Amino acid sequence: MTSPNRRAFLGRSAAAAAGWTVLAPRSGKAAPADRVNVAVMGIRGRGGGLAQGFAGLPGALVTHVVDVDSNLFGNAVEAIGRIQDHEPEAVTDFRRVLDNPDVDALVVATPDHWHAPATVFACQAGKHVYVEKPASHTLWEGRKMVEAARKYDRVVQVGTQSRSTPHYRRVIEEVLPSGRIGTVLQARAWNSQKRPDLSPQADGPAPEGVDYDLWLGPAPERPFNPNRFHYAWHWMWDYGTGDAGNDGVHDLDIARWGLGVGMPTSVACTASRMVNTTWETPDSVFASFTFADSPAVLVFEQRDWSPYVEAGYENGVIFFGTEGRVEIGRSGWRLFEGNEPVPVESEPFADRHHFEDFLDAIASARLPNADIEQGHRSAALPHLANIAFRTGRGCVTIDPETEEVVGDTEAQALTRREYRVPFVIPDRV
Ligand SMILES: NC(=O)C1=CN([C@@H]2O[C@H](COP(=O)(O)OP(=O)(O)OC[C@H]3O[C@@H](n4cnc5c(N)ncnc54)[C@H](OP(=O)(O)O)[C@@H]3O)[C@@H](O)[C@H]2O)C=CC1
Ligand SMILES: O=C1CO[C@H](CO)[C@@H](O)[C@@H]1O
Repeated sequence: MTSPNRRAFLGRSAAAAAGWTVLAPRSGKAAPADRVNVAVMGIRGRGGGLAQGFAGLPGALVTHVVDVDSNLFGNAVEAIGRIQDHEPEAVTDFRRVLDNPDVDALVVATPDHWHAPATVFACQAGKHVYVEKPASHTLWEGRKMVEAARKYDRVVQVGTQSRSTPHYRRVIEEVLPSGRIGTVLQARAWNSQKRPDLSPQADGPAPEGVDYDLWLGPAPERPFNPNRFHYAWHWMWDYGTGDAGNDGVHDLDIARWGLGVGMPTSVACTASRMVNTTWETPDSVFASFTFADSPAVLVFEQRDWSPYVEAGYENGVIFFGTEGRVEIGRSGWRLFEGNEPVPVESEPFADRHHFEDFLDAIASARLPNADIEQGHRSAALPHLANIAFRTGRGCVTIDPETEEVVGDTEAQALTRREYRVPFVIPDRV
């Protein structure tokens, strides 16, 4: 990130040259030159919230909503129009917004198998990207995302919003480095949910109004089945990464951030389908990770059959130091010196900080709080635990420099996927 020239960084000169309409400023919105025009891709679940969040910020205008399901457009356009006093255009194929020089940034809230192709293609088209977690669907494509961000000098923020949340920043940037709990030697992250199993469903036609071919995108062609569609896709390897890659990656990212470590060197994983037997992905994961740059160990537990509360949080992290510990979750944090609790203060969790950080990173041509390099490394943790499960090895060793599995061709093969033409990420982005 080098360019201090905001207009050049946004690429608006190209817009003017091409004769595209630059939208007039709306009430409460910054002037066009100081505003980021955003297209949101995938608006059913998380994308709806992201679109409304960006629409509510003075520094952004949601110019497009993009979804393969045209049934979603009416309500989304109206809701966003009410928030920002400007109705976005609805588009089925995201490649149309990549062709539009008026669009500065793409927000990707699709299923995981689309994250990397959409991000790489968007960077190639000169767009900044906010991509939901997990950053990638495979280890290899995460590295391609980093390469694309750097080559095209684009801001790529991953949707691990804790990275912009004040109490997480305070603990990880001030409390842990201060030595108040001594040397941190272990982080234990957990994520517990009650997730329903699926009842078997026959293949059949995709719902009216859905472009199923575009939904599949880079994934293998196969008949439509409801158990591989809305939200259920999380538990199918062609599209999802299991709950470790879904909700668990938030806690894994916080743990890795707090330990200050990079790519892991080994992963030991015991995982299984204990209750949700129709899933392809595990509903129970116990994994431990070691790193080349620290003696500290990261331990992770995922349970999808009961929302247990531990240390006050369903999902959380404990940093264990030689002289105390910190327990942290979305609702707050606790500090213990030895075993003595020390009073601390916290602010409520809000996604807004992360959206604002993305806009500010674009404005000031700097790396965002959850830069794609960090998102890629954190996504590597569930990917490698999943590989240990899928191969039945229980343990995988990684070269942190090459990011390849050592001495195991079957495990290495699972670090990347075949892309269905034309949704192919090239070796050289
Ligand atoms: N950071 C956070 O706190 C959260 C992050 N997430 C992340 O957000 C992402 C989306 O999750 P979620 O909203 O629950 O999933 P959903 O399945 O509910 O929504 C995904 C949306 O993307 C659409 N879609 C699929 N392919 C395309 C495409 N090629 N172009 C445009 N739209 C497409 C889907 O279409 P259709 O309507 O036909 O299914 C759907 O509308 C996931 O990666 C998830 O991990 C989710 C929740 C919270
Ligand atoms: O990131 C996320 C936050 O919480 C949701 C509900 O458990 C998850 O599914 C989601 O992906």
